[in-house]
Amino acid sequence: MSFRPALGALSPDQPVASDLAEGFVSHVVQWAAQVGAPADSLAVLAAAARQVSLAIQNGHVCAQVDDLATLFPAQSVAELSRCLLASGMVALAGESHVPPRILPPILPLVLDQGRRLYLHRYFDYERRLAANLRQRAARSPLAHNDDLRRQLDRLFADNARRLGDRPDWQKIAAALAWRGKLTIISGGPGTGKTTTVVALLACLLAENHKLRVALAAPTGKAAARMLDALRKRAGSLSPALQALLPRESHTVHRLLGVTPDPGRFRYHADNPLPIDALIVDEASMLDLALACRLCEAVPPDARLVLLGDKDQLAAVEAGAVFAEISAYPTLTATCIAELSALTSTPAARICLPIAITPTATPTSTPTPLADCVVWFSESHRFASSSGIGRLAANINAGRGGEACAWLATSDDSSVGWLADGSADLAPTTRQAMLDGYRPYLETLARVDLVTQRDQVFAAFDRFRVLCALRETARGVHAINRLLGQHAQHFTGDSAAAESHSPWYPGRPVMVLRNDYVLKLFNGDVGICLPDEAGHLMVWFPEQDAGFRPVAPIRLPEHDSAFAMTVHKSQGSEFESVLLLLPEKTSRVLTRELFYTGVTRASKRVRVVGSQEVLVSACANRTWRHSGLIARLGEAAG
Ligand SMILES: Nc1ncnc2c1ncn2[C@@H]1O[C@H](COP(=O)(O)OP(=O)(O)OP(=O)(O)O)[C@@H](O)[C@H]1O
Repeated sequence: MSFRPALGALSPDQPVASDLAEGFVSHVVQWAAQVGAPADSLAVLAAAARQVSLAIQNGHVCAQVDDLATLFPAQSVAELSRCLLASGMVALAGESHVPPRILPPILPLVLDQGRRLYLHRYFDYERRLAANLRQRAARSPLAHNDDLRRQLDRLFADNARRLGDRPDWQKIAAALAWRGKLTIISGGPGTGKTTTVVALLACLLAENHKLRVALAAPTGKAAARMLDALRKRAGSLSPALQALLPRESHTVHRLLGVTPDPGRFRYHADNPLPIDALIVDEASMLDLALACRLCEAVPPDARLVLLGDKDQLAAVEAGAVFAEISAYPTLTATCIAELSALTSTPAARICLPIAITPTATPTSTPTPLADCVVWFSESHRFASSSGIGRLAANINAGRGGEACAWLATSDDSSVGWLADGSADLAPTTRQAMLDGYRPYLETLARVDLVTQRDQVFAAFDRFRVLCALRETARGVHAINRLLGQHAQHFTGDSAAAESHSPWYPGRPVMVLRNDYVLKLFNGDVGICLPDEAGHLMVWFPEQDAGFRPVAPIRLPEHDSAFAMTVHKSQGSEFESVLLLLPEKTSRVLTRELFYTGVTRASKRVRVVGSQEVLVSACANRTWRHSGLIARLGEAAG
């Protein structure tokens, strides 16, 4: 994937620590000097080490030697590469005589043939992930089966009636995932990914009642949503099949089994998960390291299905694995013929996956993951002509001007725009936020907070303020302060206000650090409510209904959650969203962030920002330095 250094995909939740980079630079340079590196290589080495370290903190997997050239205009890129190798701190990877599965000597940095410069650890993750994916993709596909064809016809009969002659990509994806061991399904919100997985599981479980299926997602919220959606979509299956579906879902960390040893999981390549199939939702949130560990922990013969939205924000940590591996859907002629037989679809209608999405960019380097990737583009939640669908499509296509013109003139009530670009919030923006939470605050005043917690949570989940930034008057902290004061005022909790206690009934909080003892994870949201004895506790929803209390004093690092960053909102969905963009353009504000924020709303989204900021967000694409596609090519060699 190509890259512009200026467009790092910073998360506002992750501070940039240049101290880390400087520490690394000094360590590497000292080491190089000790082993007798030529003096003239040290300055280049220092610059390269700094660049790689900062790149990783900005979400890139590697840096590009070409970008060093601006610092050393007198030297060519080839000279700079030679200089780095001469320092003794940089290993060269991928020379034609080096088999790609052999790691170069353990040195702090690795340089590949594409002049990408890596920290050794990240090169290793990339290499291992690529080899794992490629091996899965190459597993012998299952042969055509008449029972399966009949079952797919039954499961997708409604689609057949609706679509007529058009191909049914849900059915094709289910057949593809049945046939192979690795399937990557990318689609926007409500495009039927979970429905397709239910059909796939129905086919697999009908064949083998004992199939061990696991469900996972990067966050607790996403995992819970996935299980809930799966149960709802399974309503059309026979009770016997419904009973065989998984009853729980896990965060990826919990699935892999956290150990007291940081960074080590219980399940890995040498102790794989005891499963036959794994479905991962919201896979775009997987960073390179976690994706590598997850894939390695899945037994080689198990089925792996990754669901996500390639247009959403990438992971907070380094890598954009899902966007990269799903970027180029290609089907071979053999696969098309088999899918045609399995789905009763004429082959000619299956053969142009690029046509599924008009924004697809043909590539000169197609992914080696042919026959593994499918895109869904038709949303069943909102039509492409509807407010949110149209806004999302304009953002994705980078048509900021059109998005604004349409927002300004549309009378579609599912989208709205407050053209407020002031550094402080305009009164209309404040009022829109207060109005958004009014039903929640009224619910707090109306229901019994001890016996009707479910109603409190349901009311809270209907509306959310999403911010691009944490700081500034339009950031999460300031908005949470404002809404917290309003909530205390509204519910008449003057006692808490006077005692300066941060705890009051109805205060929503988001956990910001994993606590494996308390089983609370970064991103979990709870609400402060009294228990039977009248003590304020923070209640967290449990997967199988019910709520778990945690004493406020025991909570790991947390923050109020009336407003959250778009990054933290990934994997969640709310009926109504107010998306607060910063007053001026920022490198955090990317097309992916804008799209992710808008598509968290299922019914209504209101965007707050100036026209200049909206247009610039649409134009600002996230590019991340990575060599995953190159590694996949090598792994195939
Ligand atoms: N082929 C279809 N025809 C009509 N409705 C459908 C179809 N497929 C899915 N739906 C409906 O569309 C909604 C979204 O489906 P689903 O949850 O499967 O999508 P998703 O892509 O998993 O969504 P999310 O982005 O929330 O994860 C559901 O109400 C589902 O019943």
